[in-house]
Amino acid sequence: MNGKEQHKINIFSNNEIKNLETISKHQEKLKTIEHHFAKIMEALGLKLDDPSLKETPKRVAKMYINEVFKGLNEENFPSISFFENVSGYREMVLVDNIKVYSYCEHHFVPFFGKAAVAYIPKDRVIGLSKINRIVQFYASKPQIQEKLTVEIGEKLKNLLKTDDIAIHIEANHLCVASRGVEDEKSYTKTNFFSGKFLKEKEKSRFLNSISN
Ligand SMILES: Nc1nc2c(ncn2[C@@H]2O[C@H](COP(=O)(O)OP(=O)(O)OP(=O)(O)O)[C@@H](O)[C@H]2O)c(=O)[nH]1
Ligand SMILES: [Zn+2]
Repeated sequence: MNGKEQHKINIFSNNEIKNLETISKHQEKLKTIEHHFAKIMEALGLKLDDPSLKETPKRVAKMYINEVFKGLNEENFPSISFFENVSGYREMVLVDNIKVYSYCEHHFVPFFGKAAVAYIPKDRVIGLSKINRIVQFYASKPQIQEKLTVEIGEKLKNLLKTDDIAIHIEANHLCVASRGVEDEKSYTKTNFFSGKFLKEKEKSRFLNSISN
């Protein structure tokens, strides 16, 4: 190995190389979306030289990758803090009214509403805001509401090391409201129950505790 090659190898650590690869993949995704969105706009007959539209393909690419679909990238999963359940709390912990903003995978328009998440702790409790962050992370991608509901439930089972989890989501779907059947008033409710919440008594206690 000559001195030049030696120098090349020593410039970056393995972690830095991984970061550079991630950045370049990120840039590539942005460019791909920008390119294809410009084609969609052209096909619609929009003029890309219009000053207000010129940057739109770039804006859409940034919005998809960095914002509304960031849940497609596992690296964006929030850091989670747990605490030992020192008080031996064995009742339901319920976080209600969590904002849900997601995208329908069939039409790529938003569905939005709220979630209620409950669990009965065993040895650990989770930082409350982390529940909101987990919901937000899984919401940030195109999908159907059923999948979102189950995904949050399964992840919490795993993180909290308990089966006793209940989730309720209710949402308005713009694909139902703004087009197609054009029904703005209807909304969709989905549930996930596991462990103790499969019993009718616990299920009702959860459903009766959440806000309307
Ligand atoms: N189960 C489920 N269906 C959804 C969700 N979001 C949207 N959909 C439905 O996905 C279906 C797609 O149906 P298609 O017949 O393929 O599409 P379409 O012709 O645009 O259907 P319309 O919306 O009825 O005009 C529609 O009935 C949507 O209402 C969701 O979260 N869960
Ligand atoms: Zn839809």
